Amino acid sequence: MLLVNIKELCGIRETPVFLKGEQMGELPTISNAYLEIDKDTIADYGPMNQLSPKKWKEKEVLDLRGQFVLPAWCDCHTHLVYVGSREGEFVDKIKGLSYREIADRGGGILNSARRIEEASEEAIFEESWIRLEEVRKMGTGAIEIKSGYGLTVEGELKMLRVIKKLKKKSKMPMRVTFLGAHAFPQEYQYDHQGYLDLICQGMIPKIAEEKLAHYVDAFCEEGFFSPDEIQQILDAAHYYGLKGKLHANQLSNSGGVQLGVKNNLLSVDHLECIGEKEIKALRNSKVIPVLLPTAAFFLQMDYPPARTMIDKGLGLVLATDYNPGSSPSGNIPFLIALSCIQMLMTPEEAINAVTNNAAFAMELEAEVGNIAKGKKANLVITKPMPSLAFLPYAFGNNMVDQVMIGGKLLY
Ligand SMILES: N=CN[C@@H](CCC(=O)O)C(=O)O
Ligand SMILES: [Zn+2]
Repeated sequence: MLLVNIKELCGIRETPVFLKGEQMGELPTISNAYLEIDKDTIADYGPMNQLSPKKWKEKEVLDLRGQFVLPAWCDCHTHLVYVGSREGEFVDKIKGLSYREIADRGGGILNSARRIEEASEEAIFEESWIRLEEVRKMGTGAIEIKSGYGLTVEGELKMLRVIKKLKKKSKMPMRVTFLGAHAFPQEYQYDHQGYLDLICQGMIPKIAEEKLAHYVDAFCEEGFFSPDEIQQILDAAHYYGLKGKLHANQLSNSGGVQLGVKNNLLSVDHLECIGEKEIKALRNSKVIPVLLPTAAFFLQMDYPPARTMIDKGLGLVLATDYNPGSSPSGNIPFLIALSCIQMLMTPEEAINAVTNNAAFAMELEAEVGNIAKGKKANLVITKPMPSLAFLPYAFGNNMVDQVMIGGKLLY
């Protein structure tokens, strides 16, 4: 297939590097461009005046006058596998209850865990497949999905098997994360060590043996898992060759960032509650900061200090955190708009944060995240727009016209 007369081909990088500080504002583009696709791969690209007439004849041609082409979004933090919805808690929040108060009443994560326990693997798959298709239509072309609503050996394995099936059926590059340490189940509220032992001795070895996950995650937060408790889990994960990542500093300055840096984790995610000390610790490390501002939006919390972090030289990733409790949406165009409007990121910074940099947070940078020869033809094709900034400017409007996954137009 040959895409021609592309108004702007954005995010061209033959050799991807994780973008930091000022680099985050650079989005290499070619105006009036063509892009050639061979099977599922980007074969060539360049300005229209360098397109050989021979190619016009050989290929199926798609004329994209006025339209932008970008790498498909990479969503590196989702809890897309769940059952049912929690709009009752949403209304409780409107009436004044906090996320933590809802959790303390047995709502929140434990509410979703009860539903996973009752549902069959098939039913969980059906619901989750609908959500995966929904985000794909909005431009997501690579995704990470977590377990974490099972909270028993059987429940967590059930979730991970569903993710495996989603991976098989979809053509999307996918990363799988085990999040057994999402909340303490009711029966372990007063026996934390019992549940930690179950995770470290009952879950992680099985998951590693069956190769059901790439990463191990934990919710580091007061009332959830403490840094000392999580250290046991990270040690077990390390023993079994699984990399770690963390839900860190979401509701309080819980020590998550320091724990992540100490263990040289792949990423620390959320970061609503960080200060100078945490920014400095991240700057002196290779740990990737992942911000999830739609969760702050939904929970009416202060946003992470994205502008300060970039200005201090950090590289950022943005992800949707798609989950039933704190971010029931996997809409990346909205995430981009929110990040520009509320965290003062420029459109280029936000787009780099959900493409190039997000691919690094899933260790998929060799495959997706940029326009480059040999990379997967996973693309977002916008509707005609006057400029790239129109995408976040026209927030709430669907500016995604078509999505290509593995060289196939699916929308
Ligand atoms: N913070 C912990 N986990 C999710 C919320 C999960 C839920 O409420 O179901 C998050 O990333 O926001
Ligand atoms: Zn999350």
